[in-house]
Amino acid sequence: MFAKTAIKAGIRILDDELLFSISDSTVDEGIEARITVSLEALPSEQQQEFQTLHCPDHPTWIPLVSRYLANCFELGSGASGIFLKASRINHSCRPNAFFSWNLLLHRMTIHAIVDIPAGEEVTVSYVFPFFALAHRRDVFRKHYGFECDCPVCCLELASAQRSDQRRHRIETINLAIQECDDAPSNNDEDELEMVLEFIELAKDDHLDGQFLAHMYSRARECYEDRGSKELALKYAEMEVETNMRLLGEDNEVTKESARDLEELKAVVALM
Ligand SMILES: C[S@@+](CC[C@H](N)C(=O)[O-])C[C@H]1O[C@@H](n2cnc3c(N)ncnc32)[C@H](O)[C@@H]1O
Repeated sequence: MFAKTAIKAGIRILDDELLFSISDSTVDEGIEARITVSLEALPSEQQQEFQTLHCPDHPTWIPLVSRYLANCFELGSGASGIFLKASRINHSCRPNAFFSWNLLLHRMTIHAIVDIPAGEEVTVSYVFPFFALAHRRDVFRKHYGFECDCPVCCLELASAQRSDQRRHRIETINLAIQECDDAPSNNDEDELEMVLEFIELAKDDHLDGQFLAHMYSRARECYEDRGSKELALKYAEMEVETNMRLLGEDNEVTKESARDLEELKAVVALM
């Protein structure tokens, strides 16, 4: 999918209708049956439209499963679904667009992360974009059946290594941050330091996505816990800006972060 005209960051490029979904996307013996039941519930014209989607040659999956897995989007709580337009968008390890399932609209939205010039390909990331190269390659081979040829994967060696080092570090920090959730006794200061380093590294690598809004939210919470309300406010504002740009103001996540921001502003105003 290519931009016909220039697209500003934050513009909703697509607002796509769900063709069909399955509630359990586990890749197990039952997945073929789950896809078949949902697909066969559609009128035959729509079933044929599904058959026009890309179907990679996968060594173990039958074409129905392979086509479904190569084109489905996660909808949350283990569910996934097919969208005829969004499923045409290719992957990039430094995407210029972001997809999100909007629960309120019951539609898949695609927003421009950055300004996209006319003629440029619109890309999304099929995985957390901060995954290091080996991790990304593994997911692409196993789950999508392709070798990525995006600009990041085609960088000359020195730049590719710099980018990969940053992403390795981000992945390590991300795991350590998750451990903070499992072991709440961990030092709050360590968590804040890790969150801030994550944000810096992602920015250095020109990575954007909802994971960044999530990190802004964590930074806000850490600063609130320390009583640094003004710094908490700064990160709350960055969280809302990111959600607005990536998800739109009609997304429940954006609305919730905007409510939190207003509450924090009221607290800071009383200080
Ligand atoms: C959801 S489809 C994307 C649309 C597809 N290119 C089409 O023409 O319908 C996913 C498939 O597109 C191809 N693809 C997407 N991004 C790619 C990338 N960065 N490098 C190589 N192939 C890619 C792969 O064959 C992958 O299985």
